[in-house]
Amino acid sequence: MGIRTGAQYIQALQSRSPEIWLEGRRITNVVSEPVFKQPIQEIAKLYDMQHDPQYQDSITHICKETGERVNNAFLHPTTYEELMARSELFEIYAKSTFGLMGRTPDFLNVVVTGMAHNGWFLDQYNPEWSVNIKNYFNYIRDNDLFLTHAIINPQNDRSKNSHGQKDMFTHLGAVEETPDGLIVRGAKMLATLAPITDEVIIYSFPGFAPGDERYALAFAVPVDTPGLKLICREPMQDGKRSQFDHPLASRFEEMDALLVFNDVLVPWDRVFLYNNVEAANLLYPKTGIAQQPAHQSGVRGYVKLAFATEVACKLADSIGVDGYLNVQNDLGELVQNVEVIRSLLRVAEYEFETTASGEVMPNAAALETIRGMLPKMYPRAIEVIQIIGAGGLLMSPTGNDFNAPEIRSEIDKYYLGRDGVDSLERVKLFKLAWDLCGEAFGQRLVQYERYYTGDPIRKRAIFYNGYKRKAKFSMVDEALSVTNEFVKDQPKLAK
Ligand SMILES: Cc1cc2nc3c(=O)[nH]c(=O)nc-3n(C[C@H](O)[C@H](O)[C@H](O)COP(=O)(O)OP(=O)(O)OC[C@H]3O[C@@H](n4cnc5c(N)ncnc54)[C@H](O)[C@@H]3O)c2cc1C
Ligand SMILES: Nc1c(O)cccc1C(=O)O
Repeated sequence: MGIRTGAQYIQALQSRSPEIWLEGRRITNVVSEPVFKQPIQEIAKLYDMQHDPQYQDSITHICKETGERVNNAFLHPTTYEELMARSELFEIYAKSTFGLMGRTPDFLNVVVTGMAHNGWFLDQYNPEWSVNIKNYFNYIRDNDLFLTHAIINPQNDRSKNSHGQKDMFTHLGAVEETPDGLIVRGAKMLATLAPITDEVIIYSFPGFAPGDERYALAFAVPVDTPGLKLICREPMQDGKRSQFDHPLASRFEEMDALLVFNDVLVPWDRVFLYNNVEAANLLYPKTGIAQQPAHQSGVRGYVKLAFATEVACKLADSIGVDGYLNVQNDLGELVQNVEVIRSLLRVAEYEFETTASGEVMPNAAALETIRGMLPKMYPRAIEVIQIIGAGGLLMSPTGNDFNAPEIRSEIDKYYLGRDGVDSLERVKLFKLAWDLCGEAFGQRLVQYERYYTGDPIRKRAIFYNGYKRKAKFSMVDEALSVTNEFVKDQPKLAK
C-alpha cells in the first residue's frame, strides 16, 4: 500500500476497538471522543502531507524493495544525503505542530527502522528475532502504521529491580510460553498518544539485573489486542474549549497512557527479544535505536524552542517592554539557545558516523549534548515567557467577552498593547503564551522536554563517563611537561 492519507489513518482507527479508559469511562469510539478529536486531525494532517505536492518529495521516497512510495522515516540512511532526507522529514513534521507533539509517527518508525537494520545484534542471541523485526519493519512500512511505545516500568519502588517488586507481575513480564506465543502480564508506561495509534511496541531502557529475565522483553502487538488495557491520565483539555481561548492546548495535546497487559498473547513472530538480560540491556546502546530517534527529537526540540522564543519576543514587543535592557538580555539568551541547538544539529549531521554495517548515524556527542541542554533550555524559555508576560498572562478575557457588546468598548480600551497593537491582537498573543507557560498543557510540555529521553542527570553522567574513557587529557600533560625537571626525585606514578 505505501503512504496512507489522513482519511485512511482515521478509517483504521474506526475499524478497531481497543480497551481505552478515560476518567473512569470506557471509550468505545476514539474518533468521536472530544478529547481525541483534534489531536487525531493533527496526525491525519501529517499523513495527508505525504500526498501534497508541496511536501511529497521532501518527506517520502520510492522504496527500492517494493517500488512503492513510503515515508522517509523508513529510509535506512547509508549516505549523508539520506540522513538529510530524514532530517527534512523531521523538520517538516515538527513545524506542522510547532514541535509540540513529540511522538508523531516518524519517531517510532525511525526506531523500528534502526532495530530492523541492525539484525546482526539480535542474530547473536536468536536469529528468529532479527527475522521477526525485519518482517515487522516491512509490515509497518508497507501499511504506513503509527506506533506508540512504553519502555519504562511503572513508577512503584524504584529502589528495587523488576523481580524485587511486591508482585511478580507489577512490571510487565513473561508468564509462560505456549505453542502460539508468549503470554505476558503486568504494566509498562508511558505510552504517549497510545489511544490514537495502530500498534504498541515494547522494549526497555537498560537497567535489568540477573533475576530480571522474564522482564527482559521486546515485542509488538496491535493496540486492540485482547487483554491490553490503556489507562489514560487525566486529560488537560476536554476537547470542547475554543481554539480562540486555547489555540495550542485545544489542538496539540498528546494523551499519555499506562499499558496494562492482562495475560496478553504475543505471537512468536512478534517477539523480538525475550528472557535475555544482556540483550535487553545492550539493545538500546548498541543498535542505533537511541541515536536515530535522537535526531528526530533534536530537530523537533529545536522547532519547539524556536517557537517558544518567537512567542517570548512577540509578547515583549506587543506591550512595549523589549526596549528594556533586562528584557533584551533574557530574549537574547533565548535566541542564542536556539542558535546553539541549530548549530549542534548541523554538527550532528555534517560530522555523521558510519557504522561497521554501513548505517549513517548523526554524530552521537552532538546529539547527546542536545539531549543534555534542551531539558534546561526549554524550561528557561518558558520561564522567560512567564517573566515578560507577568500579570498580564492571567488577565486575558475570553473570546465570548469580545462578542459581548456591553463590554466590548472596555475590552478594546483596556486590553490594547503598545501603539499599533490592538486588543484582539494582544489578547490572542497572550492566550497563546498562556497555553505554553501556564496551562496544564504547557506544564506537560515542560515535563516532556525534561524527561522524554530519560533522566537527564543520569544521562549526563553516562555521557561524562564515556568521555572520560576516551579522553587522553594530552593538553594538560603537555602544559605540565615544562615542570617535569623542577622537582628532583619525582615519584613515578602509574598512568
Ligand atoms: C510527557 C512525557 C512523555 C513521555 N512519553 C513516553 C513514551 O511515549 N514512551 C515511553 O516509553 N516513555 C515516555 N516517557 C517516559 C520517560 O522515558 C521517563 O519519564 C523517563 O525515562 C524518566 O523515568 P521516570 O519518569 O520513571 O522517572 P524515575 O526514573 O522514576 O525518576 C524519578 C526521580 O528519581 C531519580 N532517580 C530514579 N532512579 C534513580 C537512580 N537509579 N539513580 C539516581 N536517581 C534516580 C530521578 O533522577 C528522578 O529525579 C515520557 C515522559 C514524559 C514526562
Ligand atoms: N526517549 C526515547 C524513547 O522513548 C525511545 C527511543 C529513544 C529515546 C531517546 O531519547 O533516546
